[in-house]
Amino acid sequence: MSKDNIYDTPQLSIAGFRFDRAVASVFPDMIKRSVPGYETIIAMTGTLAERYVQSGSRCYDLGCSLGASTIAMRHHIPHDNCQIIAVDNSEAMLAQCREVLAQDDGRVPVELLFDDVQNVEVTNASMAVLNFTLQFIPVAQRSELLQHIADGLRPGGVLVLSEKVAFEDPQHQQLMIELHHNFKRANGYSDLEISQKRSALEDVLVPETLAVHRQRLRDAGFSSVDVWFQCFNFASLIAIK
Ligand SMILES: C[S@@+](CC[C@H](N)C(=O)[O-])C[C@H]1O[C@@H](n2cnc3c(N)ncnc32)[C@H](O)[C@@H]1O
Ligand SMILES: O=C(O)C(=O)C[C@]1(C(=O)O)C=C[C@@H](O)C=C1
Repeated sequence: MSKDNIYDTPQLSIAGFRFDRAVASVFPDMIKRSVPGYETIIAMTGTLAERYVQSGSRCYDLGCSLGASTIAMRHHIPHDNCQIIAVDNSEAMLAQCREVLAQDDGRVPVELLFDDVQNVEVTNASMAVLNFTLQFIPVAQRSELLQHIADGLRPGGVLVLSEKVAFEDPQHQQLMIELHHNFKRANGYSDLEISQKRSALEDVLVPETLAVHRQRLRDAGFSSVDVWFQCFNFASLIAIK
């Protein structure tokens, strides 16, 4: 696995974060060292697939990157007549995802789509996954996307929504940011890397509070919504239709 050293030298001006070839080539290392609980969230995405995926239905991995959530679902779906649709709008990510999937021995068919998740038709679904993707969609477009997903899910279907989150209390917000940065430091990132990445993500990754996420999911028609995992400012919700 290639090491993420994208931000380890001083840059004169920091461009907005993009999922380009440089990021795709170090992505597993980057996300593991940047998101506390990432590996647990991916593993539990598989456990949730085992419980919620219905016979003859589709599963959607929206913003699939290199296919970690797809592979987790693929190995836990308890039926042989399901299909996974994995979508990403980064060509570099999808090219690598294709290679990763070629090495995977799961039997559930996977269709890879190069598209904006907002253009994808969601139908006959029993599981949809937005693992750290909604945070990159403009805030004004988030409700429409969730409504579309809710409409495409069968009754009893599930959405897993994992996000970097914000907090209303400024003191708690500051504490969570500092603890997250400590986590990154403990994983080998320097202060320069942390601060340059933070600038690159400014206005690109826009976190919202858990209260906003809960309300939006309820408004979209999910009947049961709550957090199942949180570590510092990273959380994952289960929303059941
Ligand atoms: C943090 S990564 C997701 C990680 C992945 N779900 C996982 O669990 O390993 C965010 C991904 O969403 C993709 N993405 C961001 N906005 C998108 C959009 N509007 N449509 C499709 N993909 C998008 C990015 O290209 C990137 O690969
Ligand atoms: O907040 C950070 O520093 C992050 O790196 C978070 C995050 C994410 O949550 O998606 C941002 C971009 C990369 O895709 C990997 C992780």
